[in-house]
Amino acid sequence: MESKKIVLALGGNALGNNAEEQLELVKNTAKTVVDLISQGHKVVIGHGNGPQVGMINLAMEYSATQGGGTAAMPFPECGAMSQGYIGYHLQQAVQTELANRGIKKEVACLVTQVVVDPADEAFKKPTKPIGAFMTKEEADKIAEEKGYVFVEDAGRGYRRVVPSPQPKRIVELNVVNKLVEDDVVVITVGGGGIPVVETETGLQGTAAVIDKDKSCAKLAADLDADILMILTAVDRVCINFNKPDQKELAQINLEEAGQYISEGHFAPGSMLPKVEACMSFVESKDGREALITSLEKAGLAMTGETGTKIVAK
Ligand SMILES: Nc1ncnc2c1ncn2[C@@H]1O[C@H](COP(=O)(O)OP(=O)(O)O)[C@@H](O)[C@H]1O
Ligand SMILES: NC(=O)OP(=O)(O)O
Repeated sequence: MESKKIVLALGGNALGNNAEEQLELVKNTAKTVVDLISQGHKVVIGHGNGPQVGMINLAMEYSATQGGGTAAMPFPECGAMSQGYIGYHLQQAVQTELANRGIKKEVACLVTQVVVDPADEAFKKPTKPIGAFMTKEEADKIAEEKGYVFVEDAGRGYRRVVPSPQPKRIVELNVVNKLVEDDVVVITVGGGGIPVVETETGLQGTAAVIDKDKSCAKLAADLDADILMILTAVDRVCINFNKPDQKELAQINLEEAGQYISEGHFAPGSMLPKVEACMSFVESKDGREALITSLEKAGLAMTGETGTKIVAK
C-alpha cells in the first residue's frame, strides 16, 4: 500500500470517561494507530476532550467552592490539563504497542495552543457539549445554580455547552512539522488545542473548547497531509440516521455532502462538524481525501472496505 501522511482525529470512544476507562481504552486506540503505522503510513494524532475538560472543570470548581481549599482554576487551564492527561495516556499506550511489535519509533505529545478570534460569533452562542450526560432534571438544577447552558445531545441526554470558536492558527505548527518530518508519532491539538487569543502582551487563554475535528482538519491542511481520518463510534456516516430508511454512505463528494447538510441529515454537535471538517480539508487542495469511520475499522477504511470517504468530485 502507498505510504500516506494521515492526521487522525480521535473521538470519545477512543478515550472513555474517566482515568481508569481511558487507560484501558487507549490500548485499543494504540493498536489502531500502530496498525496504520505498520501499513507504512505516517500518523499524526489529534483527539477530543469534551468529557474530560468538563470533568476537570467540575472537580476544580467543586474543590474551590465547596471547601476543598483549592484556588479557582480558569477554564483554559482545565483544557490544558485535559490535553496533558489524555496525551500522557495515549503517548504511553502507543509507545507500549510499538515496543510490543518491535517497531522502533519515538512518540511525543505536544502541549498545543490554537489561536481563535475574540470576535468569533461562537462566543455569543455556546454549542460545544462538555462533561457527562445528565437527565433534564439534573441539567435544569445546575443551570439554575450556576447559569450554565445545557442542550439535548443527539438523543443521548443533556450536556453543558460552551463556546466553540473556529481554529485560526496552530501556534506550535513548526515544531509539529519538524517532529513529523523526523518520523516521530506526534500527539497534538489535543481537545482541539488550548484556545488562545492574541493580545499586545502575547497569547492569552480564553474560555472555550475548539472542535477537535476542525483543528485536526486545519492541522492536516497545514502539514500537507494526504488524508484526514476521523475516528468515532460509527463505521459509516448515514443519511436518515436512526430512522427506518437509514442508509450508510460509502463515498460522497463535496456537492453531495452540501446537499445532505442542507437536508439536515447530520446532527449539529456530533456528525455535522465532522462532515464540515472533512469538507474543509478536501476543499483546501486537489487530491486530499477524508475518511470517517470507527476506531476498530480504521485499517479496513484505508483499504476501502468500510468508512465514508469524502472526496472533491
Ligand atoms: N448522519 C449521521 N450518521 C452517523 N452518525 C451520526 C449521524 N448524525 C449523528 N450521528 C451520531 O454522531 C456520533 C458521532 O459524534 P460524537 O459522538 O460527537 O463524536 P466523537 O466520537 O467525536 O465523540 C455517532 O456516534 C452518531 O451517534
Ligand atoms: N474538543 C473536542 O472536540 O472534544 P470532543 O471530541 O470530546 O467533543
